[in-house]
Amino acid sequence: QSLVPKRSCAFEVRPSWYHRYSAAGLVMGSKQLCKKTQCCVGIYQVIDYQLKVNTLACNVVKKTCLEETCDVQLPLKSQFISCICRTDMCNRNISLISEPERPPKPRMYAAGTNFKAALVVVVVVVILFVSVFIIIGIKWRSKEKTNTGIQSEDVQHMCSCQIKAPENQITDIELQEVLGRGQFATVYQGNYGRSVVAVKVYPANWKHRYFKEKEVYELPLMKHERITEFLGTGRKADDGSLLIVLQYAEYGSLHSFLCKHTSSWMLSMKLCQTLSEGLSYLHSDLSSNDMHKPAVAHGDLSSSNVLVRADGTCVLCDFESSTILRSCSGHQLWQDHFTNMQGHPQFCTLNYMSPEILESSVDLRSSSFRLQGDIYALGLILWEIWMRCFDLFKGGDVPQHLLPYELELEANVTLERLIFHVSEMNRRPSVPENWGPALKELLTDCWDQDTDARLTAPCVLGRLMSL
Ligand SMILES: Nc1ncnc2c1ncn2[C@@H]1O[C@H](COP(=O)(O)OP(=O)(O)OP(=O)(O)O)[C@@H](O)[C@H]1O
Repeated sequence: QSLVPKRSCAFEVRPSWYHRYSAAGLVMGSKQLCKKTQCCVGIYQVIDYQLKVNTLACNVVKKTCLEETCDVQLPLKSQFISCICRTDMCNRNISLISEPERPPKPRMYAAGTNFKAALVVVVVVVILFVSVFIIIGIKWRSKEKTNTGIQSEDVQHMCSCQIKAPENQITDIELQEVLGRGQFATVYQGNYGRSVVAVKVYPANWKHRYFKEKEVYELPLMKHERITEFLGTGRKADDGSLLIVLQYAEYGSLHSFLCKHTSSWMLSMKLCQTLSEGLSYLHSDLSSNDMHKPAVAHGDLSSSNVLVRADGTCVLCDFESSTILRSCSGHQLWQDHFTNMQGHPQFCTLNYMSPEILESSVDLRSSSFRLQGDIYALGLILWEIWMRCFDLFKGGDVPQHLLPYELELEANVTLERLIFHVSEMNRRPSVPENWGPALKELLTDCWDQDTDARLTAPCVLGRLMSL
């Protein structure tokens, strides 16, 4: 018998989701006694700054909950917000945090409150003292190093991920036809010397996007055969647009490749493996020859952000939404590139957004959810590739290429419909029966609702190799 005390959560779900949430524990009217979790979940919809209950129940996804109460930020516009908390009925008592100031949480004052307040003051004072000592210590040590011949710039460079490759300024480039247009930039085919290149042109008013992408390409050890090669940067003389010059991928995006071509099992596997190799490398944190490449989460992985080269290999591109998971001198410095107030990536392709990011139910300080979000998207892209493999549709027609969920939710999927379908109903693209258990299992292990159950990129690669 389990020794874990049971958690009581407020219970209120729509009839169509009753089955899923009621399976998480005994329901008694508007209360639920959780079976396997210590966490309650609360999902609310914000309509005209008013909160409307969407789902209150025991948390069915295996996740740790650190917060005792359900504190959420009020989003600017109509959106879903959610919290996971760990005290009895905490999902019913939601407290709003309005930016930029966090109002004091409503508390039940009881005996001992004064003592607690005094304790907090003591702890704060101690922390302040310790911080001052640490700062003095660091200053003293860096002074000592300067005295012993190490310059202050060297001290900065000891944090190896700050070392940048020397910048290659490209001037003599000729732009030709448009290869693709994104939300911020236009990608042209171009000539650079005698090579054909791709040139991503950012209007001057999107320079912050340009700098984000450039920063990722310029990380040490980013040169890899599965990542689009970065050749340099430039600026257009006439209007000041900013240029990122890249290796040209002959087949363009994987999305356009799949729209135009079906493929054999061997070619499909080559696409899948090289894509997983690229992601595995991007996610890796590695050091070599005094250089350090931090792990990078792509943040907007989709078949439009994977390119196909003439030899049928995939390379990753478009790092505007990426997060560099820096770890210098033992400190974790997350370079948070993409979240708005609710943690929804602002400019990502909706269809590939994982359930936890759709629901905003993840801890934004955690790096792992960003990597796990990429794995969810990877699963969807593997499915897209196999859906165009004629060897997997023997004796039948290969379906036209569709984006994930395009069949179920039509072309212009909205955030609300996607949350309902992917997160609430836990639906995924359908996998044909004749594909067999190994492919199905691999996809399921990539797009699992439970983020911790998802594979890592090297594991996906290992599974693909064993197929
Ligand atoms: N190196 C390349 N070689 C060939 N085609 C490319 C290359 N880079 C980009 N493209 C084409 O341009 C399209 C847009 O590229 P990219 O995703 O980098 O631009 P973006 O403005 O960041 O778009 P998004 O709106 O997806 O963020 C790609 O989908 C692809 O079709």
